[in-house]
Amino acid sequence: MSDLQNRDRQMEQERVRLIVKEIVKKVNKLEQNAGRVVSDVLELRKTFWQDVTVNVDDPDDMTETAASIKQQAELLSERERTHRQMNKELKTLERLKFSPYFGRIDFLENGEKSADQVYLGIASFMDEADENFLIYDWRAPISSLYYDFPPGPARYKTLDGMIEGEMKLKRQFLIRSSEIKGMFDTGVTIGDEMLQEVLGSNASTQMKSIVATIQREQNQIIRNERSKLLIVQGVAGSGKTSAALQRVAYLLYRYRDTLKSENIMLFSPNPLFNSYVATVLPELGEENMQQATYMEYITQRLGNEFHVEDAFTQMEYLLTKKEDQTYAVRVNGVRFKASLEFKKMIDQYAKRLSNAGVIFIDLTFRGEVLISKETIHDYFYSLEESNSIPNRIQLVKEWLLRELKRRVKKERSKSWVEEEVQFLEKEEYLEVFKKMQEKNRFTENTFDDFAQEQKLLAEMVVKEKFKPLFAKVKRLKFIDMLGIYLQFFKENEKKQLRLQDNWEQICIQTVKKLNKMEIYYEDATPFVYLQDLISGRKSNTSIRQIFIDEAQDYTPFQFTFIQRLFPYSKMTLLGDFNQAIFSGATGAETVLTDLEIKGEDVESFVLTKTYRSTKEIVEFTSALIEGGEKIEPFNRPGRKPTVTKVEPIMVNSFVLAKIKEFQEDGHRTIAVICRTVEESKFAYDALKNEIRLHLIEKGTISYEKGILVIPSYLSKGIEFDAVILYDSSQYKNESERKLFYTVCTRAMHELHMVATNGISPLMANVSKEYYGIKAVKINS
Ligand SMILES: Nc1ncnc2c1ncn2[C@@H]1O[C@H](COP(=O)(O)OP(=O)(O)OP(=O)(O)O)[C@@H](O)[C@H]1O
Repeated sequence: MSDLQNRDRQMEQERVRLIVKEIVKKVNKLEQNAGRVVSDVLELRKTFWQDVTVNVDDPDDMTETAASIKQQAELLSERERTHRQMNKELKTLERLKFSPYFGRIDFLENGEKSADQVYLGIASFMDEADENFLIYDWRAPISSLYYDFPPGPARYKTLDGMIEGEMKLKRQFLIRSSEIKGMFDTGVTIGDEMLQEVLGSNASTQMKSIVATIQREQNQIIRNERSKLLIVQGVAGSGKTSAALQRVAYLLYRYRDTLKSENIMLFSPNPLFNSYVATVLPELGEENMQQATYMEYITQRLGNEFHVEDAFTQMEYLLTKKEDQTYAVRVNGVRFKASLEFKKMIDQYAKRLSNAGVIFIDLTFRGEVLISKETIHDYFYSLEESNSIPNRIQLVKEWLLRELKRRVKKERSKSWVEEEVQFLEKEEYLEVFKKMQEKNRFTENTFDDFAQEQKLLAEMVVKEKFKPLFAKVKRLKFIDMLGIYLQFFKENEKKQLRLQDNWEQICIQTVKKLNKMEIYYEDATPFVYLQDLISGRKSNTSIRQIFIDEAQDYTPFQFTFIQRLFPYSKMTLLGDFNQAIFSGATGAETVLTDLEIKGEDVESFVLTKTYRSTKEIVEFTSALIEGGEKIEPFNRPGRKPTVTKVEPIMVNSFVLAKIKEFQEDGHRTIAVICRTVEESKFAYDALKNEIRLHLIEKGTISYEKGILVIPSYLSKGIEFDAVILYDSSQYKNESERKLFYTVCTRAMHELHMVATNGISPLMANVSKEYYGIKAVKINS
C-alpha cells in the first residue's frame, strides 16, 4: 500500500470512528426517549378507564363518553406507534454501528466549486443538528450515481429534474464492527475485489442482501418506476431474486408515504424459498412483504371439499410415469389447460351459462330436500338476463336467505323440535330465561310464561340446526361448481378441437378424476377462474406491487388469472426460460414465451451476467443449453465439474466419500440433489445412518446448514456451496434438459455428478474440456 493510500485509509478509519460515536450518541438519546414512551404506554394502559369519563345517563352523556374513550385510545395508539418506530430506528442504528456504510462518491455538481462527499449505507444518518447527511440511504436519488457510473461525467435524476456533474472518486468499504476491513477505489464496475470477496464466501441458508455490490444493470431493475409490467429475463444466478428484493426495499423507500410492506406480494416457487429470502428485507431495515406460493393461493381458493393435486405431485407424475398408458393424454391436457386458447373456451362457456347450464345443489335439512336444485335453477333463470351471472347469484343468495328464515319459522312447530328441547343443556335454558327477562316477557300467568319459554327454546333449537344451511348459502355453496366444470368437459368432449390432440381422451380423463372429487393441478386455475366468473369475486385492491419469481413456471392462463385478481397492481416478473422445468416436461407455453403484452408501460430487461457459480461451473452449465454462449460468468475461478461413473451398488459409499471431501474443503451447505422424491427418499434412507443429513420434502419450510437431500424441482431458486447429483444418468430425455440445467446451476463452488448408467445424453454436446470424468469400479 502506498503512503497516500495509507493516509487515506487512516482518514477514512478516523471518519468511521467519528460516525460511530455519533451513532452511539443517537442510540443513547433514543433509548432514553424510548424508555419514556414505554412508561407512557404502560401508564396509559393502566389508567385507561380512570381517565375516561363514563356517563351513560342520557344521549348527550353517551356521546361525550364515546368521544372520551376515542381520545384516550388514540393517545395510546399514537404512543404505541411511536414506540414501534423507535424500536425500528434503534435496530437500524445498531446495524449502522456495526457497518455504517459501504461506499463513497465525491460528486462535483456542474456550477459548484467543491465536490460533495456522499457516503452510502443501508439507511440515512444525519448529524446532531439534523442538517447534514453523514450517511445517505442507498436508495436516495444521489446514491444512484454510485451504481450507475464510473468516475467521470455522471448524472442522476431527482424529482426536480436531472443533476449533472462529475464523479471525482468512487470508493468501496468493507466495514465490520466499526473497523475498515477492506477499502477499494473502483473503476467501471462496482469493485470486482468486493464481489470476489462476497461471492467466494460460503452459501448461506438465507439469502443475503447485495446492497453494496448492486450492478448497473440490476440497478435499472431495482429503481424502475415507469412500467406497469416489468419483465426480467435473467440467466441462472444473475441476481433476479436479489434484484427483486432490493427493488421491494427501494419501492418502500421511494413511496414510503403511500406504500407499505403489506401492499406488496411476492409469489415464490416453494415454501422453502419463503424462508430462504426472509432475512433480506429486515437486514435492510424493512419489513417483509406478503409472500405465498401460487399453489398455496389457489389451493386455499379451492377450499377443502376436493382433493387438489399439488404442483410437485404433478411434476413427480411427469417425471416418473412416462410408461403409463395415459401419460401422453395427461401431458397434452396439462399443455392445453395452460393456454389462453383454453381460457377462451372457458370464457365462451361462461357466456353460454348466462342462458342455461348453471347447476345448483339441493338445500337439504334433516335428510329432506328443503329447496330443490331445480327450484333454485328456475329462480336463477327467471332473473333478468341483462344482469351478470354474479349479480344474479347474489340475488339468489338473498332470496335463499329469506326462504330459509321462513322455513325456520315453519319448522318450529314440528315434533322433532319438541323432542330436542327435552335434551337441551341447563345453560341453554338459562339463556332463554335471560332473554325473556330482558324482553319483560314474563306475565302473571305462569302458563303463558311456559308457552313463551317453549317457543323460544324451539326457536333456539331450529336456528342452531339451520346455522350450517345459512352458512352454506352465504358462502354460495348452493352452486354445484364441480358439476359445472365437469359439464364443460362432457359438453365439449365430442368437439373436434383443431389445436389439440387427444381432446376426447383429455375430457374423459378429467371427468373421471373430477368424479372422484379430485382435481388435477392443471385444472385448479381454470376451475377457480370459472368459479370467479360465476360467483364473482372482488379484485384485491390493497396489493399495489406484485412480484412473480421463477415466472417461467407460470402458464399464460395462470398469469392472466393473477392479473385479473390484482388489476390495480404493478407487476415485476422475473424468470429464466432455460429453467422452465414444468413447461420443459410438457411443452406447455409459459408466461415468458407467450407474453403478448406490449405497450408503453411494459419494459423488459435481460441479465446475462451470472454471479453464483465459479467460471468453470458456468462454462459447463452454459454448454447444456441453447444460446448458452451468451451467458457471461463472473471471473471467479474454481474446479471443473466432474462426472464419476459408479456401479449402482457403490453409489452411496461414493456419495458419502464425496460429501466428506467437500466438508474437508470447508463447504458448509452440501446438497445431494435427486431427480425425484422417490430417489431422494432412497438416498436419504441409505445415507442417514452414516452421516447427519436432512431430507427436504415439498412441505419443508426451512433448512439448516449442513447436508441436504433434495428432489430436483424443490431446489429452484436456492444455492449451495457444493452440489452432488445423486444419479446424473437419470436425466435422459430432452424434456428434462431444463431440469438438468436448473439443478447444475444450484452449485456455487463445486459440482459433482454421479453416473450409474453412462454419461447423461443431455451432455452429448458439452465439450469434454468443461468437465472431468472418472470411473469407480467395485474392486478399485
Ligand atoms: N450484485 C451482486 N452482488 C453480489 N452478489 C450478487 C449480486 N448479484 C447476484 N449476486 C449473488 O448471486 C447469487 C445468485 O443470485 P440470485 O439467486 O438472486 O439469482 P437468480 O437470477 O434469482 O438465480 P436463479 O434463477 O438461478 O435462481 C446469490 O448468491 C446472490 O447473492
